[in-house]
Amino acid sequence: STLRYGTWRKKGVPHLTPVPLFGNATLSILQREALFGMLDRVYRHFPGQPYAGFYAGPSPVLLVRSVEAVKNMLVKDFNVFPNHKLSPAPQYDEVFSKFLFCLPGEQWKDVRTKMTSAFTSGQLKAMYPSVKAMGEDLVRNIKQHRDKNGVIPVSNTCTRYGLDVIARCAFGIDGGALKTREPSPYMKAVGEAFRFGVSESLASFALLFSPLLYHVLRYPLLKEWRSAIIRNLLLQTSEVREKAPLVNKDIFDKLLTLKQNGSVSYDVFEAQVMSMQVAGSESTASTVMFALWMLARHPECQEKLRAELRETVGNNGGEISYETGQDTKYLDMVMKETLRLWPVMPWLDRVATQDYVLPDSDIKIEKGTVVMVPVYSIHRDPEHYADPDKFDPERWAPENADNINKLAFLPFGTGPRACIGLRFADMSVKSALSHILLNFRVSLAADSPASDAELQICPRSFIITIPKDLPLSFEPL
Ligand code: HEM
Repeated sequence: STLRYGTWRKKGVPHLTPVPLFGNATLSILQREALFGMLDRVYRHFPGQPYAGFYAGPSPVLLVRSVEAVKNMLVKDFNVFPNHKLSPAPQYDEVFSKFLFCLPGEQWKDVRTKMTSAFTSGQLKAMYPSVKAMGEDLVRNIKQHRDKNGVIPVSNTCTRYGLDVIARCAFGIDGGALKTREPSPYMKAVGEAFRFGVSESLASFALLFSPLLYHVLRYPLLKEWRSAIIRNLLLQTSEVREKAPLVNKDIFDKLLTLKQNGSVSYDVFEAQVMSMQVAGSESTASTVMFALWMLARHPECQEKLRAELRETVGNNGGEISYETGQDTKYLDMVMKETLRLWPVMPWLDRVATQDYVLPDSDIKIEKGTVVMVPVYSIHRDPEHYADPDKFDPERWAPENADNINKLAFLPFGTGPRACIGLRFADMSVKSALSHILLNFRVSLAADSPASDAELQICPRSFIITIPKDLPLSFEPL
């Protein structure tokens, strides 16, 4: 396999020198360095280059450095790169392979087109009362569970919020995670079904970078017994819902309608309900958590945001509404700045479905080549953002935002395969922040990490997660 280590040299692509077997990914393969950390090292090594090559184990991987190249591959030449490489073979991973994220080509297009109707403005507004109720549960949960110093483990609390929102809107049930201190049955089921342990992490690595190892391992990312836990829950919910007339009031109803009118098979319906949980819950939770941490570290930004929220909500008879999230400009700036510094999904992947000549070059990459977009690194590149490690929501103010290249901001990906839940996520993150900030002043606790460098990141996880909880102090207002 090390024969392929000549690939980037022969093609004239700037690249890192690999070591046998591990390529440039030794620490990631040993689960000592997060994948985005490895991509960041390659990114920083080749300033000014549109592309850089590296080897993940035996595989040559192309890192897309310039935003023009990102646009070419993810938008303009989407037909060459329509699929994620992180897409398992149906015979090894029956349910997971049907997740929207994993479906290839025409199958993906068909399901994506049908599912889009679950995310229209009308749908979002119809779901807002449920999301708002979860915001109120969140406030109650924090009030009840503050310790004697007012401290809350924020990651756990936000995880419960993410779970309840997705349970209610996409799964059609009350997740009950914010209502108790103990893990609720839904929370337990999801925790067991979608656990991402050492084996899953290695299997994903193989899936992304070593087809040979993947076929040897044949390790499903969602084992049959795990998906069965969720399937059983889902059968109960569908039964209850199917007895009542469907009113299309949430994502679950929309999916059930697609199943009932024969637009999608039962398998595809079931996989999409599960996929909403996997894609939507922890991503929403982490974004709320990171926003709270940044606002605790920047009290002046927090006060400014609270003042704006009070004004917007005051003009609405004291009620937080769907429009609060749309009308509070500074809230939008804070959310963007949080997602810039902490893009939960810190890289994007695609695979070439045919040979492709890199634009403005004579370099040809072969069908099957994995390309990766280092979102985290682009977001923290001084070429795109002045003083990039600084939390500065003002850079998103209308008078400044024109200076930012839209393609240098990719927390939800871009092109036809961008996040389908973007606006739902926007609504639920903003609703959580509005509820919290109108009820509490949030500050760093004695043992909170106080800088980026102090935050431990989980090296095993593909998204940005933290291995220890993040304590923050909540003072009721
Ligand atoms: C702040 C929260 C979220 C972030 C940062 C996020 C980020 C992303 C990213 C980066 C992608 C890949 C895009 C690409 O490759 O170009 C993605 C895909 C996806 N996301 Fe999200 N997401 C969030 C919330 C949600 C929510 C709430 C849902 C559902 C309710 C959701 C459902 C999905 C699905 C189904 C896909 C696959 C889309 C496809 O392949 O067509 N996401 N998300």
